[in-house]
Amino acid sequence: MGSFGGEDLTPWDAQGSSAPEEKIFVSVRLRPLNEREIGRNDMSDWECINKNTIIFKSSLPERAMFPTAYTFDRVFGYDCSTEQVYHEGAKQVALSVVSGINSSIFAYGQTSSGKTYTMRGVTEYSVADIYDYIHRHNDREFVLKFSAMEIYNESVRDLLSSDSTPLRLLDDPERGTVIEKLTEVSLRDWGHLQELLSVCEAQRQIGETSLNELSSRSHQILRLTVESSAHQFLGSENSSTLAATVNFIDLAGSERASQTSSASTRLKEGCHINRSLLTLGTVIRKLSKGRNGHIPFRDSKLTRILQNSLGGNARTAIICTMSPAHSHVEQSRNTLVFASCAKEVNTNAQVNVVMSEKALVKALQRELTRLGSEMRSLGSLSATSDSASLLKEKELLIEKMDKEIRELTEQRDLALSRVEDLLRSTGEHQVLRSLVEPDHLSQLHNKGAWPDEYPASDVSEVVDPLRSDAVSSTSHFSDNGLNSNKGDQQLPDDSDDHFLSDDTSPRLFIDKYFGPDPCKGWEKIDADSEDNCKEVQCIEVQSNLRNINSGEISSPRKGDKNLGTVHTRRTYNALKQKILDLQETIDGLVDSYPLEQSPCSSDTDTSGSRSVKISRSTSCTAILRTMTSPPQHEKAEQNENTPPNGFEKDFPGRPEGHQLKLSEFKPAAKSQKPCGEDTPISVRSVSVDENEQNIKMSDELDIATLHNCAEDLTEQAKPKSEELHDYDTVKEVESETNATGKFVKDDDGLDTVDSSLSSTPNWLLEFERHKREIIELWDACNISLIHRTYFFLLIKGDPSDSVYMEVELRRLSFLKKNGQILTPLSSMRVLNREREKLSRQILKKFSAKQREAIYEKWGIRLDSKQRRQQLAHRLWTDPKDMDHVKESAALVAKLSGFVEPEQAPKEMFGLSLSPRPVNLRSHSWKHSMSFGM
Ligand SMILES: Nc1ncnc2c1ncn2[C@@H]1O[C@H](COP(=O)(O)OP(=O)(O)OP(=O)(O)O)[C@@H](O)[C@H]1O
Repeated sequence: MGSFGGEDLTPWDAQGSSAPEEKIFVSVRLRPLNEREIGRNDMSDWECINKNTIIFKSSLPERAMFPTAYTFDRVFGYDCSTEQVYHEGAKQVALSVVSGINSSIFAYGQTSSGKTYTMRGVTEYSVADIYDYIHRHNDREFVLKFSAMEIYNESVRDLLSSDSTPLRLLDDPERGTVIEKLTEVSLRDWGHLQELLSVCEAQRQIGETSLNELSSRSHQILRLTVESSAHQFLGSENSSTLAATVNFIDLAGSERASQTSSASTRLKEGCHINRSLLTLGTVIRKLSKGRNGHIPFRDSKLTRILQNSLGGNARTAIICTMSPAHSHVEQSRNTLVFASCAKEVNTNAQVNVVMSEKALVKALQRELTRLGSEMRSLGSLSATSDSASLLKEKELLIEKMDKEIRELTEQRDLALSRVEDLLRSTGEHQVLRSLVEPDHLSQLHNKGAWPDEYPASDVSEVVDPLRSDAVSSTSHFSDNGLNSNKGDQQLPDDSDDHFLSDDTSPRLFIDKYFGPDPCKGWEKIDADSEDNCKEVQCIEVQSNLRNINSGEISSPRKGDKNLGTVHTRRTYNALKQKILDLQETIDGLVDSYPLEQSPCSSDTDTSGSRSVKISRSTSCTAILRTMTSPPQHEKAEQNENTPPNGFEKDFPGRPEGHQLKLSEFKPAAKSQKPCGEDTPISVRSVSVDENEQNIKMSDELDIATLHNCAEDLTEQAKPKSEELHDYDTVKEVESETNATGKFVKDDDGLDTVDSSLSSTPNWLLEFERHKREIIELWDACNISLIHRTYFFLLIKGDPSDSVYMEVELRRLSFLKKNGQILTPLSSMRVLNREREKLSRQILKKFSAKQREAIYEKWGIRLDSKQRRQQLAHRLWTDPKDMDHVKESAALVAKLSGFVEPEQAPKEMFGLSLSPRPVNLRSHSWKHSMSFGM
């Protein structure tokens, strides 16, 4: 015996649960000739020769083509009682219901063949046996429910209800087709069933035909549901219920209108009956040939309702009734054909076990718990595995890249060291001189890539300082007329200075001499939000012409080129190229460093966030700068007492032994270290402690340094006349004046700043004009908003500000040609990133009320979305509207944390540079901050 939910099952259960595929049990019942048939001397053509075979007895020649014998599971002759038919043809199927197996018993046959007669008996015997079973199984609790319906003219009616309203058929995913609102009555006992059967009989559509005075005009389905549970398990977790339904189906009889003399209502009924029986026949025929293809269950209400029974999950018995009369031979033969098909239909009945709600809840809870823990274990396994492998992968990559960077850095340092040695051993002036290639400058002029207003001597202010000194020197000699033969200055074809070659783009030119896009850091720093160490590419303006020219550098003469120089230059170039390559590789590696936070990283900073400790290695440009003047700075910083070496002789303005420090760029040191002597104006990269300022500056123009140097330049210009001793000096001062002071109109219409404007009566007008031009160039070149802001707030109309503007305008003017912007310094994408950063600051810097006021001020609807982004994207967008510019600058300053002007430069740029005690700064800042707050 099987067991379901802890219950022992009856032999029915065992049979049901493991029932192999079986077929519909098909039997044929032959009724005796009725009085009418006997009255017209109708002959009996059919005879059951044994329990399974029925034969056609007629010997008429026209019937010879038809089979004469039909075999079924059981055939019942006219002398067989209904009880026998039930016991041998229906009982087993009917009683499957007590074992939880759905079952159906059909009566199929032509009209007046005895279907109702048979099914009434079969139903009663079945229920009687079910009750008998129940009585014999008092260890179980049974519940019987009864319902009844008829399908009349394709309408479903409830036979237990006086309401004849057709019932709707619904499709239930689990139960299949269900009849909505069908009355279901719990049977009390056998007597109760008898009563209900009588009700159904009374309710059913009956009509008189010529063949049957009480012809059933509908298909009747009586449905008995049996549920049973073992007493001992009731209320326990192991409790389960077997539930199944048995259908007793008395089909309407197929009929011929001619035979039944149907007309009107009967005819219509007959049509519906025949049509639905035809569908049933089609379903059976198709099922008998297998379950492939479409089975038209839904073509009639009958087959739709019986789909579950016919579809295979129920045991089914079909009792085909037939009249033996010769006059009905066609219908009888059709019935036998139907029966023959039906016996080929396979079914695969299954036991329906219904768990109690309590047991079901318990079981579901257990299943839920099991699945939950399974998911957790799977999830954690997966997550752990993924994280671990990802972490390991990244660590390996970092390790590998660290190693490569170390190796490359060592190689680079070695190369640098060799270059330094080389410089010292050969005499810097020779090296520097060897680097001078006047033709390149000429080419630059010819290409228009180099503004004409900048003479060769001015180039030193903008080009690589390594080269600038030499260029200045050469320019000086050229101006001096001592070096007119450029060809003599040309080095052999191993020159690496191809920056003026035809494929030199403005962008490359800018990158080469101004450093990479100063706004690049914004993008990078945003991505590397925790990587606060940034080396910034920047502009370095070297204004030491006078010092170099008046120093120890010997004037190049025609024929100075010798083998030693060439060799030195080649060596130098090779080393320099190597350094450049190494640096490029290192930068590439650093750029590709996996900076994403690793979940298991132990490299955590004090704030708890992971900080990948990667500093961009010193840029190539910076390194190469270091190879000339900066090394002295570095060495000086290392040891102030280091005796001066020959290199320092090139900078006579510096007291012997004095070591220049970064701090010496401070305004306080300006009198000691005028920019014109040895102070590079640099654009530095900066990072700001995000915890304090929230905004990081990077790759920004170091305005503080620029500021200091500009001041130095201004002061430096004063004693110029006193220093004019000879022709060289005069030329030098002239060129320097051009470089630092005058802005003249160039061929391309570029405005250049004339520092003398500060002395003109209309200098303020000029100042404003240049300021506007700068602002427009900022816009055109996508200059960082913070740079614009700081610069804008820095220059407030003080005459000395013209120097800052000169430098800025000169920088920006290089991007302009024939009035057109050749290339922006930064991309819109980077600028938008900056705007996004600023938009985030809006939330931090302002209260809700303040924000509303700002939005209104900037014309942003308070009910619109992404107001902060809208605001950030309106800043600095109208360079022609000075009010807009002022408001933008004020707001960006606030968002950027420039609130305290005394701290602003330091905090902004992360340098130990104090801003000069600017007169503009205090009042201007305060003024700027009052932007309607
Ligand atoms: N085996 C039988 N023995 C004696 N009488 C029978 C037998 N079968 C049917 N009859 C009688 O034949 C008549 C018709 O039977 P029944 O109404 O059951 O036919 P039916 O197939 O249901 O017809 P319809 O399809 O028109 O409803 C009834 O009077 C019934 O008593």
